[in-house]
Amino acid sequence: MRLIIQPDSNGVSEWAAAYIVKRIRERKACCNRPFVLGLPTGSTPLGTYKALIRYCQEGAVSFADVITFNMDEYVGIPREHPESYHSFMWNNFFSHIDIKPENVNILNGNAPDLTEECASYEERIEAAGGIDLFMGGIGADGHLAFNEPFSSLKSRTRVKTLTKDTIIANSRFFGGDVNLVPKTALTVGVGTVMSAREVMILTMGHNKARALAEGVEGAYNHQWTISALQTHPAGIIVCDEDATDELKVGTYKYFKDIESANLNPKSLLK
Ligand SMILES: N[C@@H]1[C@@H](O)[C@H](O)[C@@H](COP(=O)(O)O)O[C@@H]1O
Repeated sequence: MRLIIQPDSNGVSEWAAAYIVKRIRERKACCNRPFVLGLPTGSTPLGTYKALIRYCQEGAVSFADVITFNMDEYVGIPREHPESYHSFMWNNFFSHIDIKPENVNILNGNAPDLTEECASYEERIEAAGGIDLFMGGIGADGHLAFNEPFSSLKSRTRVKTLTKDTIIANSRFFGGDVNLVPKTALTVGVGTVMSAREVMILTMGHNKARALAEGVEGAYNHQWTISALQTHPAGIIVCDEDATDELKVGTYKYFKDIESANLNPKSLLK
């Protein structure tokens, strides 16, 4: 696993965006095959989306040959609801780039048969050739997508009941009213994310420090689903200084040293 420690949240966003641009450009230069990108919602990726929009509008990257799969979606709120993950993705990203709408895949939390919707999502990922790069965030309890603690590390896309902690955390998007937050969601599984050829997790802020330490230094364990990244052959975490607060000094120094030549986002796009 790589751990890229950036000075602040802006550094995280710029590094992650540059990494995605690099990968999309490499694919375009090498082969006539779409790049398949897994994407999250949440406050963490917002800066990355802004930076990607900037790259696209400057003509530095095109999403015309990119297929996306989002991680998750609430069950039972209308697609047009301002807090649905459909709305989030179109408002914050897709409407501002040159992606083809037919290449955007987001789980349908209003499907008549949710189990069938989840199974067909896995099939659609496979039909697209699998995910090249899955970007994600984590919750304070280390959850990846909506894979709450004690989710199977081999889980696939399914319906998941949200924990009280997640409902409280996400109530900030619903006017602070926990009763308005959906109680269930559709989510890709930990195994779905780990099947991607590369996984890049972003995390920032002191409130994610314990999750980061458990994910990097803790045991491979279903309590902290982020720890599944330890067994991925190409896993990267990009974090800010605040998120490193619970890491051992030696761990912090190790990653600062080994990644010292790779920390500048510009170095990725040379
Ligand atoms: N399902 C999402 C996760 O994908 C996200 O990582 C997490 C953290 O959100 P934030 O980035 O706002 O802290 O929130 C939700 O639970």
